[in-house]
Amino acid sequence: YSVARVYKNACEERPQEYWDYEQGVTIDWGKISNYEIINKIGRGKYSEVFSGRCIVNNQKCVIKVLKPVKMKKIYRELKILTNLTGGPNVVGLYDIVQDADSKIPALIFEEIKNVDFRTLYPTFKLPDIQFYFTQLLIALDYCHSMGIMHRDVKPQNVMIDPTERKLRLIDWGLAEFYHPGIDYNVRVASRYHKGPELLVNLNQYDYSLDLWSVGCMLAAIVFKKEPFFKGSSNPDQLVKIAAVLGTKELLGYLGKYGLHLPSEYDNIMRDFTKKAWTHFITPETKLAVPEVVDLIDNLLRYDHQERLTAKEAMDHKFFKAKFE
Ligand SMILES: CN1CCn2c1nc1c(Br)c(Br)c(Br)c(Br)c12
Ligand code: NA
Repeated sequence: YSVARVYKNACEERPQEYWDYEQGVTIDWGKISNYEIINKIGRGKYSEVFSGRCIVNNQKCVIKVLKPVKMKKIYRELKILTNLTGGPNVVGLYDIVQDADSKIPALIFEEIKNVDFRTLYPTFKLPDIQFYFTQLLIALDYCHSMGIMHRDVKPQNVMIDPTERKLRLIDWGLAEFYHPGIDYNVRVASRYHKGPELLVNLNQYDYSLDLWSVGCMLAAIVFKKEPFFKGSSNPDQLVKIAAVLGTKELLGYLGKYGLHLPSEYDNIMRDFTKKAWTHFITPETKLAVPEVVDLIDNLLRYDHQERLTAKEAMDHKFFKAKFE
């Protein structure tokens, strides 16, 4: 049994229609004819993404055409986006339109001139990491304060325009409202960024899941190992985590919550000793200063209740330090 340390009543404190998407959402649909597609920029399990233009104001935009999934999931994303749009570093939702015949919704977003993380992150110096991770934590503290967990934090969902030094958290398709005591689906997030709670079927997780993912992103940059935990499957993902955080420590975490290692680990989990973070410091890892390593150590914790919250992480000494 587990309850969030912060913002546990964020939804209960708001009117039911704020979080109850099951009743459907009232959408004032825009006109799809106001938008034209320029070209495809991405595709995922649940959507296809295009760069577009609003012909009314000649503004560039991003058009996310949802694939026909359960209306309940579409309502959830729409409700969350309308609740959060306008919030700090949350991708701006301009319009919601419906394809005339297919009736499939398309979401119209602000365009961010994103530079792919595989190109951008290797250029980061410590001040850039301080700046962009502060912006990411601001977005997460905001959505958590609004009773929403993102559940898919990863570099592909953090748009960064380095020219304008603009960061936006995108793709709220897996996001969910947090209610204490609810058993959530553990099949969320993307493998390399899945928290241990998802891999051991601890269903009563909370906002702290997102901070594990932030820790994975930060460790990958600081220790120059992208992704930091690279599992070949979900079970192997936990093995890769245990190889760093230790097997004995994993069993202690499971014991605290009355859980056992699921049977799929019997033949693959080995007895790993916990590694010191210095194990990952080499002459190449110039960014691995003590302050950022301490921040990583306080994010990459098995026990979600031990992890720093987004607010606590923002106040960590790493962000106060002066680096040239
Ligand atoms: C695959 N790529 C590259 C850029 N970019 C991609 N997907 C995006 C989504 Br969804 C949104 Br919403 C925004 Br805004 C941008 Br920009 C996006
Ligand atoms: Na999105």
